[in-house]
Amino acid sequence: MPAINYLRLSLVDRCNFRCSYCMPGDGEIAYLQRSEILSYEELLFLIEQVFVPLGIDRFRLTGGEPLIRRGAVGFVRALCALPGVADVSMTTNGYLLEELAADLYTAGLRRINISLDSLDPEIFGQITGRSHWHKVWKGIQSAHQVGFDPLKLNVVVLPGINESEVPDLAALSVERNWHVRFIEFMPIGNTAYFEQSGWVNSETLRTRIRERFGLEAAACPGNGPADIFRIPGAKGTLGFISQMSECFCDRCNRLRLSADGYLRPCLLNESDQIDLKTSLRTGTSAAQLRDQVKYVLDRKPEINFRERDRGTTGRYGRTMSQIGG
Ligand SMILES: Nc1nc2c(ncn2[C@@H]2O[C@H](COP(=O)(O)OP(=O)(O)OP(=O)(O)O)[C@@H](O)[C@H]2O)c(=O)[nH]1
Ligand SMILES: C[S@@+](CC[C@H](N)C(=O)[O-])C[C@H]1O[C@@H](n2cnc3c(N)ncnc32)[C@H](O)[C@@H]1O
Ligand code: SF4
Ligand code: SF4
Repeated sequence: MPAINYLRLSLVDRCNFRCSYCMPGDGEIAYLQRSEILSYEELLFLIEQVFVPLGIDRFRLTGGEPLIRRGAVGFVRALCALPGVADVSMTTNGYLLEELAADLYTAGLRRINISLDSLDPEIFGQITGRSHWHKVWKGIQSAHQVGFDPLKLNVVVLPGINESEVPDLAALSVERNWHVRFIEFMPIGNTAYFEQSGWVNSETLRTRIRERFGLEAAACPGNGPADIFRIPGAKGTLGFISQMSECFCDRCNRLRLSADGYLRPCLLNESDQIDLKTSLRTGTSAAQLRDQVKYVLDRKPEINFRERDRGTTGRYGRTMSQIGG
C-alpha cells in the first residue's frame, strides 16, 4: 500500500462551464454560500498544522473551477511558500489561463492539468455548454509559453461525441512537450447521461493509437493514477486514466477535501467523510484535528478495497464539480 501523501483540494464548488459528463443535465445544483467555504486562512492552517505533519505534502487545487475563486493566485503563492509543501498543482478548465498563467507561474505553480475535450470548437461547445474553445486554446498556449512543465491535457472520452478525435488529440503530444490524458467516463456527475451513453475502454483507445502511430511505455511526473505511454519520437506522453476498466485502488495515495471542508477517503465513498470545517470552527486544536485525519488515514486501506462504494446507494449525492474529480 503506498503512503497517503496527496490531497486533492477543491477551492470552490461553482464553475463557469457546464460539462455534460460532470453536472446533471438540468444544471440544477445547490451551491454553497461563501460562509460555508473554507477561507484561505483556514486552508493554510489545515495544510500547515494538520496535513503536512501527517506526511500529506502534495496538493492539487481543483473545483468546480479553481481559478474563478477570487484570490486564487495569492493562495497559490502562500501555499507554495509553506514549509514542508513538496508539490502544488492545479486542474483547471483553462478559461482564465490567458490572463492568469504568468501570475500563477510567478506565484510558484509549475504543474498544471487543463481540460480539453475536443479540438473542434463546436463539439467543445456541445460538451462544455460554453462556446469558449478559442479562449481555452489561448490559455493553453499561455501556460505553455510561461513554462508550465509538465503541462497535461485532460480528455473525458464520450462515445459518439469526441471518441473519433482521440488520435488527433493524441497527436498534440508529438510536436510539443504536452501530456494528453484520456479519462474513462465515470458515472458521477451526470449518471443519466452515463447510462445512456456508456464509456470507452482505454485499451480500445490504445489499440487505435498504436495502429496509427505506434505506442511505447513511458513516464511522466505526477501523483495520479494514469498509465503512461508515448508515441515513438514524441516530445510529450499519453496517459490513460482507466477507473472503469481497471482497479488502481491498490496504488491509491490520496484524500479529497471539498470546498466546504469535508474530507473524504475515496472519490466514491460518501459515508466515511469527516467534517473538518465544523471541527475547525468550533475550536478543535490542531492536535485533535490531526487525530481526526489520522482516523481517516487508518481506515483508508480498508475503504480502498472493500468499502469504497458503501453509502453510495446508486446515485452519488455530489457531482464531480462538487467533489473536485
Ligand atoms: N476513480 C478515481 N479516479 C481518479 C482518481 N484520481 C484522479 N482520477 C481521475 O482522473 C481525473 C484527472 O485527474 P487530475 O485532476 O488531472 O489529476 P491527477 O491525474 O491525479 O494528477 P497528476 O498525476 O499529479 O498529474 C480525475 O478527474 C478523475 O476523473 C482516483 O483516485 N480515483
Ligand atoms: C471536476 S473537474 C474540476 C477542475 C476543472 N474545472 C476542470 O474541468 O479541469 C476535474 C476533472 O474531473 C474530470 N471529470 C469530471 N466529471 C467526470 C466524469 N463523470 N468522469 C470522468 N472524469 C470526470 C474532468 O474532466 C476534469 O479533468
Ligand atoms: S469538468 Fe470542470 S469545467 Fe467542466 S463542469 Fe466540471 S468542474 Fe466545470
Ligand atoms: S476509487 Fe477510491 S480508493 Fe480507488 S483509486 Fe479512486 S479514490 Fe482511490
